[in-house]
Amino acid sequence: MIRQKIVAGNWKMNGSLESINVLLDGLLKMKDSNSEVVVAPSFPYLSAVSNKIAESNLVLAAQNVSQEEKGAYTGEVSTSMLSDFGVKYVLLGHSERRSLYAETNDLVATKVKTVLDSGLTPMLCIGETLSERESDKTLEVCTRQLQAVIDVIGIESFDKLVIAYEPVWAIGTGLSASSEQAQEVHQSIRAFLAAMSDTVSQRVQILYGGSVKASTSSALFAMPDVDGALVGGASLDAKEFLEIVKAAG
Ligand SMILES: O=C(CO)COP(=O)(O)O
Repeated sequence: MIRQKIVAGNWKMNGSLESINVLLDGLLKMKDSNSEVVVAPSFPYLSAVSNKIAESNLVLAAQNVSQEEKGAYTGEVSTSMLSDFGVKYVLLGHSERRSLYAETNDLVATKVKTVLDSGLTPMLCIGETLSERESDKTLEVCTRQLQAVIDVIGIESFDKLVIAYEPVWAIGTGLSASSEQAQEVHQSIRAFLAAMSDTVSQRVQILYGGSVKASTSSALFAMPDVDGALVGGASLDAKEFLEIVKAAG
């Protein structure tokens, strides 16, 4: 099955109105691409970015969302608010949210359901820490994180989301997983899903994230089970990010 590649930039808590405008001016020079190219700014910039990319092929993502629909939840943002700004994807379960904001597998699963129910598409991040990898628990951790979501939404819906495999030890460290390491985990994730649904396992897009750079992205994208990248630091540089988009084809 041919799966469209996705190259997504997670800007995290970076940028200013000024720097984001410069970044977008660079990104809007993008040549036509067969890949879907996504940017995920912080909440306050969604409106400005949404307006600026309206006539382009760029697609908007949010970095988080509330599991609640509306009400007395100070500081939270709902799926319908994101929809108002043309958001398509919502990052969920990012390791920074799991480790710094205590988001559990159960909470992540609830958020995935809320996002799917609202018609948006979750980008579900999973991945092991260095000590988990060193004790051979990579697959166990990833499948536990996936299973928590499957238990809530069911396997039939699992191709309505995008998986991002982001080994924690590779995030922001400059120490990317090799393309072979990424492929090995992506293939195992697909095999895990195939045991429940062959169709879902073939359809679901699995992105790799963790210190992705232009220089290593061609090798990464050549891997049969790597359907794109979720890029942090390198997505803040238009030239570097567009090189990654180019490598994706
Ligand atoms: O966390 C990431 C994307 O969500 C990856 O970040 P880096 O590309 O900066 O390692």
